Amino acid sequence: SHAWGYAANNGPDKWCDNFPIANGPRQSPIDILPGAASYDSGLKPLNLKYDPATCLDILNNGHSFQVSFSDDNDSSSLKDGPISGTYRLKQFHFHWGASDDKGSEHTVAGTKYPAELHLVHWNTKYASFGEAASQPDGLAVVGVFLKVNLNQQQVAHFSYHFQGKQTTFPNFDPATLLPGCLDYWTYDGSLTTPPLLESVTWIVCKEPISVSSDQMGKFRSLLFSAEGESECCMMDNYRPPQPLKGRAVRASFQ
Ligand SMILES: NS(=O)(=O)c1ccc(S(=O)(=O)NCc2cccs2)s1
Ligand SMILES: [Zn+2]
Repeated sequence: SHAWGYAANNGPDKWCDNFPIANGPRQSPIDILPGAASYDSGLKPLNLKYDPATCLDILNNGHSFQVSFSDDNDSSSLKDGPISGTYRLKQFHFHWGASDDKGSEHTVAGTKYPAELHLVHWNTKYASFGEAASQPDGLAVVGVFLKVNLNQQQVAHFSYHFQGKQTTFPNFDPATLLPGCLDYWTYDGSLTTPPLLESVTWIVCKEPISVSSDQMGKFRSLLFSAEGESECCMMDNYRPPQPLKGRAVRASFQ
């Protein structure tokens, strides 16, 4: 079976063929309706601690590019917020569109942002990332919307890479990708790509970060294709919002 992707023949509408959980009860992303979210005073502020020394490499995995972190200790981790215990940062990656009017996975009252950052963390009550990914409270992903500000400084100098390309990416500080205000919405969801596991506590920041329009251009110059294949630019690598199916969305702010 051809691998999953974002094209008409292998995209989100086809994922249920090989991953039936695609039609499950807690799928992501969702359209967040701020008016329908309930403020929960019990939600704590996010406690994010990132150590640039844990940054390992950058990989184009054929459907995004991801920056991976060493996770053999708690030096880059998430605590508090809606979760209990300690979740270690494993990787971050982005989703984006072919143009600035689309690209984010979560939407806010129907509004699409040009891109969305996902910081993927796993619950250290489990032995490993892979084990955690199969548990209902195994993962916590912090989502940050990106908006385009003309002549805003670069997010980082990611040059284009073919699928499978991996290069070292030392000392990148993911804290530079966080908005000033860490107000968030939270709900129980899933991975937004296959295997679509329903193991994610989603934490979506209300405030977007700004990137330059040429940074967006750099994202769009990445390639889905591998070296030597006919070039296919990586863009529109986002899953559309999925049915809420009765889930509550809580807000950390009033
Ligand atoms: N867009 S998102 O943040 O919801 C992610 C999608 C996939 C992610 S993963 O890197 O954790 N791999 C997922 C796994 C593969 C095998 C076992 S789990 S994170
Ligand atoms: Zn993602």
